[in-house]
Amino acid sequence: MASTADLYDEHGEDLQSCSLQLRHHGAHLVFEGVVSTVRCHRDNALVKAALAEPGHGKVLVVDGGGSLESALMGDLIAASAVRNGWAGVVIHGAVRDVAALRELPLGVLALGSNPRKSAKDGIGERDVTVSFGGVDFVPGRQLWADEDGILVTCS
Ligand SMILES: O=C([O-])CC(=O)C(=O)O
Repeated sequence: MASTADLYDEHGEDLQSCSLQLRHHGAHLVFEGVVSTVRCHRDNALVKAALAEPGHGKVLVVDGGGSLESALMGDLIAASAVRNGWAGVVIHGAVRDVAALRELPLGVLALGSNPRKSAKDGIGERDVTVSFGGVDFVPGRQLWADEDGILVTCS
C-alpha cells in the first residue's frame, strides 16, 4: 500500500482525512479495506456480532460517540476479527487488553483504553454512515490507515 501521505498527494480532492488523533493498538500499523460500520454507546454487542461475521478484508468503523467510559473491544473480540478475515477496526471510543491487542495481526485504531467492559444489550445501529474527525465513514467506501492517520474516499 502507498503511504497515506502519498495517496493524499495524488488524490487529495477525492479523499477525506480524519483529524482525530486515534492511537494504534494492533500489530498492523498499515491497513486498508472497505468500510463497514457500527454506531453504539457503551454497548458492544453489535461490535462483537459484526466481527464474528466473515470480514472479507473490510475495516469495521465503530462510532462509540467518543466515550472512554468503557471498552468496545478487547482481545477476544479482536481475535475473532482476525479469525474472520477483517483487516482492521477503527474505534471512536475505548479498547481494553491493550498488551494483548499489540500482538494481534490486525489494524486497531482507538481513542483510548479503559479496563471496564461495556453492556451487551445490542443497542446501536449497523452499516449506517458515521462521522467523526471530519470524515463521513460511509459503508462501502475505501479506507486506508497508517501511522500518519486515516483517509477515506469521498464517493
Ligand atoms: O467482552 C468484551 O466486552 C470485550 C472484551 O473484553 C474482549 O473482547 O475480550
